[in-house]
Amino acid sequence: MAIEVEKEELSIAAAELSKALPDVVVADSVVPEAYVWPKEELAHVGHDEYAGDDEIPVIDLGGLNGDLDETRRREICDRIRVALGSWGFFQVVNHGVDLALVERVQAISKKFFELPLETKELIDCTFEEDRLLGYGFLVANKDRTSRRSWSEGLFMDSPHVALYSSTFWPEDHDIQTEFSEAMEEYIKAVGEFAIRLFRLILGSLGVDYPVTESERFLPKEPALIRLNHYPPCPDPSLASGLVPHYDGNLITILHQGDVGGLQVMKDDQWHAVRPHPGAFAINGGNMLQAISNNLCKSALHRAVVNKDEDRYSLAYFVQAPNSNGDQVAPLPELVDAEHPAKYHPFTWKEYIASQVVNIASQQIISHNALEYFEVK
Ligand SMILES: O=C(O)CCC(=O)C(=O)O
Ligand SMILES: [Fe+2]
Repeated sequence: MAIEVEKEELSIAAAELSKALPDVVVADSVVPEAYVWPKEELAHVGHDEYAGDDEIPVIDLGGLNGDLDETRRREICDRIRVALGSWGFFQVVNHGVDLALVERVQAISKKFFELPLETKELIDCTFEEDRLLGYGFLVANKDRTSRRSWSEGLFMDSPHVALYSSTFWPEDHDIQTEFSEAMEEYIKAVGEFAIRLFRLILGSLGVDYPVTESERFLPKEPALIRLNHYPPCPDPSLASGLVPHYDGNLITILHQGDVGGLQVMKDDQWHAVRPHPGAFAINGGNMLQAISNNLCKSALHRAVVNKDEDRYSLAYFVQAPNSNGDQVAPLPELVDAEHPAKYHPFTWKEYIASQVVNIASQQIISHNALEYFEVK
């Protein structure tokens, strides 16, 4: 299926993604009109209103790097299968990524967001090839007004780290190095963790490929990361940190620090994800839903803001799987007469094109671009 995107549509989409935060920064005790969302769209659940008895599972991966015995591995895979099938989300602790490194990245991310707006805007958010890169804000909603998100973010991948650090801190070589080294190390460490995690997810689906085979599935292009900052908001019930959305990619590995704000839709209700020290929140994106033939759910999620504290999160997006040459399709092991393929094979490029059409027509909220590729 080919979806063509006009150049003009791309540039509209990119324009919609910039120029928002000045109002947030100057806001004192009021939420400016552009950030006020209708109550019925927000279904307010406070950033720390955790359900207690019905929360996304926290899975301990301790031992995963060493000699994890087969019984324990099976237990972990079983929990992952249930979590991805029902929530589309789980948290992991003892994941093996050095927590001191996570702290370093959080600290340098904070330093970046403290820079003056005009410095951050030196690298404005734009499409490069088929990915968004740079500093900006997501402006999107379904009825074509220009309501904005109460957040700012920096999209980046490994090939751009050096350029970004020298642009943001042209005079200060120490901070340049601090930024570049922390980002490169983080991208590498989380990338290695992503491979281990992906093998567990495949195992949870009963698809156990040898190591080299399962790595074959992982994307060829570099992972994308997004640093997010949500400033305190005078009235969180009126604003939206990040609009409800589905992640398009394969798996997202999110560090949400110790201030809550991530919320996940399950059974038509928003559930606040409780921060656990050192944990990553993992969610399957649309590509995982497609290759798992809907066994893993790509869940609608959002970020809410709070009145008192700045919140910083780090999202690491494992991009498209390379499941069948360049095509994404349900894994053959998961398709039979009783379980027919739910998706036509498609390429990542086609998927991105369909998503861009959504962004250009401001249809992000609650709309899943994967629908274009469903077998009807
Ligand atoms: O900051 C968060 O908690 C959510 C971030 C997120 O969903 C994203 O960047 O796609
Ligand atoms: Fe997301």
